[in-house]
Parts: sequence; structure tokens; C-alpha cells
Amino acid sequence: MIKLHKVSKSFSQFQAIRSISLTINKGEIYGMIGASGAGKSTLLRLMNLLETPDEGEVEVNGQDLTKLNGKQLRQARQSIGMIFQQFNLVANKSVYDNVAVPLELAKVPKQERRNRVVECLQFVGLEALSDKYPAELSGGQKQRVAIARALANRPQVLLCDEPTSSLDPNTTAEILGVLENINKSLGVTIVIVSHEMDVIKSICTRVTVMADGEIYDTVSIEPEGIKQLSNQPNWFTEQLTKDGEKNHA
Ligand SMILES: Nc1ncnc2c1ncn2[C@@H]1O[C@H](COP(=O)(O)OP(=O)(O)OP(=O)(O)O)[C@@H](O)[C@H]1O
Repeated sequence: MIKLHKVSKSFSQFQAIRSISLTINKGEIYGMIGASGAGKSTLLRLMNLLETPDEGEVEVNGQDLTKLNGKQLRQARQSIGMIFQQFNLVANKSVYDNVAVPLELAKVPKQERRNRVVECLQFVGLEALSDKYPAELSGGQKQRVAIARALANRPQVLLCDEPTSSLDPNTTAEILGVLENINKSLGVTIVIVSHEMDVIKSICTRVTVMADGEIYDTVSIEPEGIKQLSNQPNWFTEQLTKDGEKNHA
């Protein structure tokens, strides 16, 4: 599904990615973890050519993206969705219109566009918020809109750059549930970059550990499942007090 072959990327004199080769199989939930600056986000952005490699090949769905012209690359990117830590929604567009953007760019006819926007908003459970604007939404709702937008062109791959790093633990669990559902019910291959070990361990089946622009190791794991945390106020108090011992201020 995704094959990188000896891919390198430098920013000025600094080599951020050093001749990396890796293969991500269709249907995997694949994690990438490592210290800040290890090169995780850059490697992810190389997978849809948001960063252009200096050397090497980037193959997605059997196409070497580095060999495509502008129009072909735009076409190929329709099957590669992406979400970000800061959601990247368009502030002056409604939820509905944000999800419609990629469909307009892909010149999907109006009626089909309507159907797809509604279908994607239903999938993430936000159809009731179609007319709201990003500023009126919680972080978790914004990320759901971003996910709906990423799904609009029915991608085969979803690239996730720190998708839960701006969210609280409960909302993180909700978003991980949405990603897992996308993988299981739509068969979308998912790549997640995160510095949060719990996030990676919860749903990934294979994980690459990165260090200094290189792959340190790649391991197969049994996903632990998504930890559901309570959001009841007494749960927070219990976590703050040892063995239920109350020490109220
Ligand atoms: N556009 C850029 N221009 C210059 N340097 C960059 C650019 N993008 C990334 N870098 C540098 O490349 C290195 C890898 O960055 P990258 O964001 O990929 O790391 P990361 O592992 O995702 O870290 P973090 O978790 O902190 O985002 C860092 O040293 C970063 O400063």
C-alpha cells in the first residue's frame, strides 16, 4: 500500500530523514513514535508528498508519487486523506462547507457532493452540527470534522499527524474509536504519528520507532484496546487522592 525506498529529506544543511525504507500493508493501523525532532512528521508528510524527497521513491497504491506531474499528483492525493494536531479547518466556513471543500476541488457533481458530505458527517456523528462554525466546536468535534473532510473523497489511506495531542484523555479515546472504526468498517489503512505511547499501544498493530531521522526499530504489537476513562468529577478526585484517601483542601 505504502512503500518508501531510500527516502531522504534535508532542510538547508540539516538532514531530517536519512535514507529510510519501509512498507505499510493494506488495512494496517501503523504507528510511528520517537522523541521530538526524530523526523516522524516529516516522514508522514513525505507519504503524500507534502514534503518532496531529495532522494528515493514514495509508492502509494502502486504509483510512485515522485514521478507524477501536478495534475496526476492531485488525483493521487484524493486517495490519501490527512488529519493534523491543530485540525486545520477553514474558520469562515461552516462544518458542512469544510467537508465539501475536497469534493469541490475534485469537481464532484453537486448532488453527489451533498450525499457524500451528509454521509461523512453521519459517520463521525456530527450531522446535527452541519451549520456550526469551527469556533463554536470543542476540540474533539473539530477533529471529527477534519476526519469527515479527510474521508470525503473515500481515501484508501488516512495519515494522522498527532491526531489526539491537543485533546483531553476522554476525547482522545473517542477519536481513537473513530479511527479504529474507519479502519475496521471502511478498510482504510491508517498511519498515526504520535509521541503518546498510550495512543500508539491502543490501536496500532505495527510500530516504527524513529531516532535522528532513521528507523531505530519496527515492532509488531497486539493492540491493547482503547482505555475508556470516566469523565465524572468523582473519578478526577479519586485519581488525585491516594487509595481513595480524601485530603480535601
Ligand atoms: N520545514 C522545515 N524547515 C526546517 N526544518 C524543519 C522543517 N520541518 C522539520 N524540520 C526539522 O526536521 C527535524 C524533524 O522534524 P519533525 O517535525 O519531522 O520531527 P518529529 O519527530 O515529528 O518531532 P515533533 O514530535 O516535535 O513534531 C526537526 O529538527 C525539525 O526542526
